[in-house]
Amino acid sequence: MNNRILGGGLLPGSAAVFDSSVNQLHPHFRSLAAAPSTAGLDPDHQIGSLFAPSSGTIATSDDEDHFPSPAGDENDHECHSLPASDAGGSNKASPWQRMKWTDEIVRLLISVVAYVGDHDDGALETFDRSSVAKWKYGATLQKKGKWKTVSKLMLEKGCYVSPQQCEDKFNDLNKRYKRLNEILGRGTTCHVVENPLLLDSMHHISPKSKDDVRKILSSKHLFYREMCAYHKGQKMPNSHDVNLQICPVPKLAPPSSLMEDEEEDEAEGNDIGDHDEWSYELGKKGFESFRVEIDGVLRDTTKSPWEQWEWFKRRALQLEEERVDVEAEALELEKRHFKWQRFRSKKDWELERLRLENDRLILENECMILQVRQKELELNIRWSRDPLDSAGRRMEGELLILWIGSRKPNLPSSPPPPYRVQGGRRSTTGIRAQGDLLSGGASALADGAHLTQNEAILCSNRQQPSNEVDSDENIQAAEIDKRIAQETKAEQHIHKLLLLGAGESGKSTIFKQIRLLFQTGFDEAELRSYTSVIHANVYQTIKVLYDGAKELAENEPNSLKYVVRSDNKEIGEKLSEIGSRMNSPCLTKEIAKEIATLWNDTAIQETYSHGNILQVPDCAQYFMENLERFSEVNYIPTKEDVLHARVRTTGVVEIQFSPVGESRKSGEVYRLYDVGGQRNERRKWIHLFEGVTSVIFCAAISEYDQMLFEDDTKNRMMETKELFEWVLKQSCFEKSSFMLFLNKFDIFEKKVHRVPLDVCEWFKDYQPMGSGKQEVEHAYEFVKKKFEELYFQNSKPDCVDRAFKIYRTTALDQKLVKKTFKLVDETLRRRNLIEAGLL
Ligand SMILES: Nc1nc2c(ncn2[C@@H]2O[C@H](COP(=O)(O)OP(=O)(O)OP(=O)(O)O)[C@@H](O)[C@H]2O)c(=O)[nH]1
Ligand SMILES: [Mg+2]
Repeated sequence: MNNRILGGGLLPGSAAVFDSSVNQLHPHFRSLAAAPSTAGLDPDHQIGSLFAPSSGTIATSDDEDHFPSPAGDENDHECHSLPASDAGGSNKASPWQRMKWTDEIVRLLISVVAYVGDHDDGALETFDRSSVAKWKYGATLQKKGKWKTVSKLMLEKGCYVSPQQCEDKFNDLNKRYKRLNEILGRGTTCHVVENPLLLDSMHHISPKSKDDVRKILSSKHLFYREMCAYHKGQKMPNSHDVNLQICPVPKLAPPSSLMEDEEEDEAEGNDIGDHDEWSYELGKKGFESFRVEIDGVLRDTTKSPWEQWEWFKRRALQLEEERVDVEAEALELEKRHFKWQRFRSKKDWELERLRLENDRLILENECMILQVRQKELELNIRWSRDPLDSAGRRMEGELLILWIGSRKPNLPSSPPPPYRVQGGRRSTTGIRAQGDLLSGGASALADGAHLTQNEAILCSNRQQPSNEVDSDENIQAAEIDKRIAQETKAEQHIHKLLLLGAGESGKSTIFKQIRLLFQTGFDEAELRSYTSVIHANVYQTIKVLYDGAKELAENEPNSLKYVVRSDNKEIGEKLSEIGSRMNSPCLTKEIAKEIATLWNDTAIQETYSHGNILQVPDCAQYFMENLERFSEVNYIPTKEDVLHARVRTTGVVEIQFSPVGESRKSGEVYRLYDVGGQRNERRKWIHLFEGVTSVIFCAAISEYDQMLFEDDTKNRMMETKELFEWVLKQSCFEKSSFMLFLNKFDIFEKKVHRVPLDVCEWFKDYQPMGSGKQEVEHAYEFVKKKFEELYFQNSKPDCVDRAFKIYRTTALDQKLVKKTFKLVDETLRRRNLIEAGLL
């Protein structure tokens, strides 16, 4: 082993390192350096003597690939020794000789750099060390000083390398080390260094990066383990220099790096912890050696008292310098502490900002929810005000029930006003009662809607802050609940009757009869409001017949009989056009005459006899027979006219009545609900299914040969059958009585003579019997039996004892309807008594 190179001892005159620069080194190194000196020598001279060339230096370069040197000046990869002739430094050429970077020298370099750390030894030479301010002179000077010190120490170990060479070489090593860690990660790199073949199995690393790694691994001077030890502040592996084996002076990271590299900060944080322990140990050792050193000097008989005094003086100065160093270090730590605090407060501020941003998003979200709620309320209110859409048609919408969530609106507790068909009025239960409208736009029902108190409150709530709205809503809700409870109690005795059935089965006609029979009936204004409805019915009837005749004339084999007389065709076209208008004109005498002329056309009469395949209204005959009266200038519809008028029901209409009389004391009180029976209206029924005393199911038995208005491929009787089955299966009606009205018997009794029952699929097994009245009775009983069977087939065993009655009805026949309702009333009262255990 080459002692000179490996620092087995100091070079001659090395005691002169007992100069100020070396004194900035770690105490251990100082003790190493503080060998017996040749006192009184000129320090400069001594330093100069240190640069004396070593006979053992090698002037060859063997370094291979490297990272570019930032300076690019001196021989980057070779050590140089100082030529003897230039020892005095007079030669302007490079004072360093070329020297090979052997493994030992590189290890020594790493050990020395680790040992020196980032101390600003060289730089401190340039200014007053006691000045803390100057300590902050700058990173460059600090760096320069560091490399000077490293160079000097290398020199003392027999390696003549310039500060720049040391810096470049070390930077090369450091860059390789960092690049490897960057690509492979700290934990993995050491394994790959040990076994480079591992790299092949690392599929997550790109081929280019793998190439880089291989290149670095193949470099002669990687010294990964040593660099690891350097970075971790551990003992230098393979270092035989006991003085350099110990941990390096803790590094003080450049302040600028503090916030740039948090990982470094963390590492440094750990270093600091280790360093405290380490410096305590070193401090103890240093103190011991210092005492030994003092004892040695005092006991040294070769030293004169003056020399001893000089020694103490110098030592005092050293200690002073050390103190300044420590103070500087403390200040640096303080600085880092402030920086850390600044960093932390910045992060705190960022967190606060994020928190505020989060709060803002929550508020925005709440705001959007409130806006949606507001729109919802606006829509509800608009809907309640105007059930007609912009085209003037009634919207086929939901029930006009103004519920807020599950709450009922403000409900009047006083007895309800009598129901009036004209105008959609709020009923006692808050359901907006809608009169019927023709699609032709007899919009007599659009009344100026009055907002309930509740709605008004809802409107005004829009201007209030949300918490006020909430509390108002809560008060309102409580009030509503209270009223509902009161009303429920007050209405316990009221029986709920539900009119159900397919379209045109006669529900509304029954409903009208109830008004006529058990209420005040229609006043003049209401009767007048039916004028436009009846006129529209007339136009529609003649249009259906004329258009039907044309169609039959085109498609039927015996088509001539459907061909309208040529002089009636113009009238027919005109009336057909009027009939298709949304707003048909008032029926004048002139038009009525034309209609009568067309009606009497044999082709139209022939078509009327085939009305079952067209959608000819049941009351066509009635309308045509009363044309003259309808067209009078002061025409006021009669009760019969109103009963015959056809208006498709949309929504729900209700009425409260007592069959015996208007006094509640004289009989049961019923609340009757009429609904739309066409397919698109049925989805609204479900809202009314709760607490129904009795379902009155209307089935138009005359319709067994007709097709649905909504679907001309579906037989009306089959539709009724399926609908009745569905209603029977509803669990809500398990306890409800069923009153089946086999309606339109007047049409049925005429039809059965002409049209056999078995045209309907359901009645396929009908066997006609007798003639005249007997035939009718037989047919009726057959139909009735069919419905009975259907009832029992679709009632659960525990429901079969619910009241079920079948009534033969003609809704236009007032006496019959009255009689029927008395029977219904009796049945239901009896049922009540049975349920109450009184019968
Ligand atoms: N001849 C005759 N016509 C009836 C009878 N019952 C109802 N009508 C007529 O049949 C047509 C339809 O009757 P509506 O009471 O409107 O039928 P609806 O069941 O209310 O129909 P939707 O409202 O569509 O469900 C009207 O023109 C009534 O005059 C009846 O027993 N005999
Ligand atoms: Mg109706």
